[in-house]
Amino acid sequence: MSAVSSSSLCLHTAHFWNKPKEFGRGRKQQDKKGIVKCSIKSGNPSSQNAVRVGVLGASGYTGSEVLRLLANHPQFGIALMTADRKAGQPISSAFPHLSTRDLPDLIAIKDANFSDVDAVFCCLPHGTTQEIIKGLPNHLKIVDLSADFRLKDLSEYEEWYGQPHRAPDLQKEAVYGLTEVSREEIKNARLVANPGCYPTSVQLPLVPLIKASLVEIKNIIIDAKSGVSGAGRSPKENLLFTEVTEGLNSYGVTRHRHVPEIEQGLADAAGSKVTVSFTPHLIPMSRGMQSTIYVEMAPGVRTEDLYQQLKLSYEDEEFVVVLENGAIPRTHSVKGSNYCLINVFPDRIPGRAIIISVIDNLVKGASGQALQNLNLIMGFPENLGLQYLPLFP
Ligand SMILES: NC(=O)C1=CN([C@@H]2O[C@H](COP(=O)(O)OP(=O)(O)OC[C@H]3O[C@@H](n4cnc5c(N)ncnc54)[C@H](OP(=O)(O)O)[C@@H]3O)[C@@H](O)[C@H]2O)C=CC1
Ligand SMILES: CC(=O)N[C@@H](CCC(=O)OP(=O)(O)O)C(=O)O
Repeated sequence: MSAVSSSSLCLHTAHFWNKPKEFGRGRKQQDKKGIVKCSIKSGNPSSQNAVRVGVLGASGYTGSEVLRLLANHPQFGIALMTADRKAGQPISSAFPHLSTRDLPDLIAIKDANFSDVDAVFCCLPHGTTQEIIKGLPNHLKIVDLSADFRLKDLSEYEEWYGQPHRAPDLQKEAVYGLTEVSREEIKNARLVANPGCYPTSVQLPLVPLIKASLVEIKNIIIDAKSGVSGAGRSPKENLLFTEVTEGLNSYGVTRHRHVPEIEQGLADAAGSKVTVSFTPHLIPMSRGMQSTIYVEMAPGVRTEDLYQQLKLSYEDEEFVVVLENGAIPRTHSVKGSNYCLINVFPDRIPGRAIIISVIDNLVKGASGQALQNLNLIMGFPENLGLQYLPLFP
C-alpha cells in the first residue's frame, strides 16, 4: 500500500448524513461516475459551510461507527471513504446496515484525492497507519484511531510494538486525545492520537483521583473485559464464534500493549512514574467494555472522598457520568453511546476501593471520542452528532 496519489480519482462532493436518502430523487443527481452532487463548500467551521471529511478504513468496525455517528452530524459531510481488500465496492456490500444512505464507494487510499478534504478519521490497523499519515497532505486535520501516535517515548513504542517508529517527527506533533483531560490542546492540534479503548476506560476514573492525590500510585490493579468488536473485523482464528462463545479468554497477560499507554497517562497525572497490573479479557458479546480497578487509597482517605472527587471532576462533563452512590455501571447502559459510566465502592480490605468503569469500545473507546475530538478541532460544540442515548436492552 502506498501513500496518497494526487493524480487519482477526485471526489468533489461531500455526502450529508443528516438527511435520509431521498428515494427516487437522490440517484438522479448522480453524475457519470456515480458521484452524488451536493453543493457543499469546504471547511470554514466559523460559517455555515460543511467540513469535508474522509474516513480511512471505512470498511472496518471503527470506520463504520464513524459513518453511523456522522449520520446525525449537521456540519460534517463525507467526501471519501477508503478500504483495502474491499476497495472498489459500494458501502452496502461491506455494511448493509449503512445502505439506506447515499455514500461514496470505497476506494483504495492510493486513489484518494485529498485536495478537497478538510479532515480525516484514520481507522486503520496500527503499524501501517504511521506510513499512511506521513503521506497525507499537510492541510488535513487528522484524528488517528490507531495506537501509532499515542506513546510519546519512541523507545517505549519500539519495545511494545516491536518496530522502530517510522514517523518520529509526526509523533512529536501528535496530541493524545483523551478529550476530558486534554481538551485545550486538542482544539489546536493538527494530529490527534485517539486513545485506545482500555486506556480510555481506565484513565477517565483514575486521572482525577491521582491528580487529587487520593489514591496511591502503587498497587493499581486493572481487570478489564472487552466485547469482540474490539479486535476489529479482519478474520482471526481466536475470534471464531466457537472460540469466543460461552467462554472467557484472558490475553496479553503482563504484556498487553495498552500497559504503557495507561501508565503514560497516569504518570502525567501523578507527575511521577506509575506501574499498573493490567489483564484484559475477551468476553462473548459484540461491543462493550468494563474495567474493574482496585486501588489503595492515600492515608486517611475514604471511599466517599473518591466518590465526591469524581462527582466534582465530572459534574460539567456530558459524557462521563458518575452514577448515584452504590449503582453498578453496566455495559448495557452505554451500548451505542458515547458515555462512560463510573462508580466507586469500598473494598472489604480496609484502605482499598474498587472502581468500575464502562464504555462502548466502539464509541467512547474509539469513534465517538474521535468525533468529539474532531468537533473540538473544527471549533464546533463537542457533543455535535454524539447525543445518542444508549441502546437498551
Ligand atoms: N475496534 C475497536 O474497538 C477499537 C479499535 N481501535 C483501533 O482503530 C483502528 C481500526 O480498528 P478496527 O476498525 O477495529 O479495525 P478493522 O480491522 O475492523 O478495520 C480495518 C480497516 O482498515 C483497512 N485496512 C486494513 N489493512 C489496511 C492496509 N494495509 N492499508 C489500508 N487499509 C487497510 C481495512 O480494509 P478492508 O476491510 O478492505 O480490509 C478496514 O477498512 C485500529 O488501529 C484499532 O486498533 C481503537 C479503539 C477501539
Ligand atoms: C478485544 C481486543 O482485541 N481489543 C484490542 C484493543 C482495541 C484497541 O483499542 O486497540 P488499539 O490500541 O489498537 O486502538 C486489543 O486488545 O488489542
